[in-house]
Amino acid sequence: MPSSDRVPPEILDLARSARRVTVLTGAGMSVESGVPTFRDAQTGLWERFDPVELATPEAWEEDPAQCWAWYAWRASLVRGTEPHPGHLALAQWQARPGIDLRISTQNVDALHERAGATVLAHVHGDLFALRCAGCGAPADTGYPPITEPVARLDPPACHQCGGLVRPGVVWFGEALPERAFQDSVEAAQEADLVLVVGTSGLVYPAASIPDFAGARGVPVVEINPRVSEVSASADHTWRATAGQALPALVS
Ligand SMILES: CC(C)NC(=O)[C@H](Cc1c[nH]c2ccccc12)NC(=O)[C@H](CCCC/N=C(/NCCC(=O)O)S[C@H]1O[C@H](COP(=O)(O)OP(=O)(O)OC[C@H]2O[C@@H](n3cnc4c(N)ncnc43)[C@H](O)[C@@H]2O)[C@@H](O)[C@H]1O)NC(=O)OCc1ccccc1
Ligand SMILES: [Zn+2]
Repeated sequence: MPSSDRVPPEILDLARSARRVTVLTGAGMSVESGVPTFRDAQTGLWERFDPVELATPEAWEEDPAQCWAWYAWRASLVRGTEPHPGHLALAQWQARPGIDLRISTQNVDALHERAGATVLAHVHGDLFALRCAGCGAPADTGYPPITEPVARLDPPACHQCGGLVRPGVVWFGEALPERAFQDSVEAAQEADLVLVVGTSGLVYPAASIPDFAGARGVPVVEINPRVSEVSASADHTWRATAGQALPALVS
């Protein structure tokens, strides 16, 4: 059982005394569940696939079948994973009486929800929230189950207008869901403690959210086994994984 004695004492004090906690998570939060990050050496998705080719509106216009195939593969990969003790620890902490814990995630994998947590904001959208690229109507077609990446797969057609159904994620060059970003900034500003878990802090405007907390004097704690763009502005950094740190922090 991970014990709190491995938690840096100044971080344990902050966590114990906080009533309003805002947690910002990135791809590192889901690594221990088997979902690859984007930028980690060798294992990162962007090491193997070109984001410009696959995660932009232009790529979709250019070749929707290539994009759809890639997202269908990622959806199958994510469906084959389970939340890990870090996800469960956040859900447990959120359920504690007197605790107002808000989660804002850049992840599109729904693992926080599958761990029983309520997510305030999916700032980069949700892989499983499909919609028509034409009329915007929600689509319940789902993804075909595929195990290996395939080059191309035709997206399903929209029931309303016959347009192509696309993943509900935010592509590079697309605006973030308005409410999601604003709610995340407010949650960061109004917190007693902000935890930043498993993000490189390279993608904007999501990467600016911790700064809104810092500007209000809210303590920012980074949990990441490696140095990131967040490290310099964090008040405390804990070089640990999400799966190790969060259960110890919550126990
Ligand atoms: C790359 C970067 C330079 N580019 C951007 O930021 C761009 C452009 C830009 C805008 N403003 C800027 C300012 C400066 C520079 C550039 C920009 N931003 C945009 O395009 C945004 C939209 C960005 C959203 C892109 N979509 C994603 N995902 C969904 C899709 C999909 O999933 O396919 S971003 C994608 O990368 C994000 C960031 O990555 P991280 O989560 O941080 O993951 P990463 O792999 O980088 O790092 C993992 C970390 O985990 C750590 N780790 C590893 N293992 C563990 C472990 N076990 N435990 C804990 N931590 C761990 C590692 O050490 C590491 O630090 C992910 O969250 C993921 O969502 N849109 C927009 O600006 O629109 C404008 C606009 C405004 C109005 C109207 C019209 C347009
Ligand atoms: Zn449509």
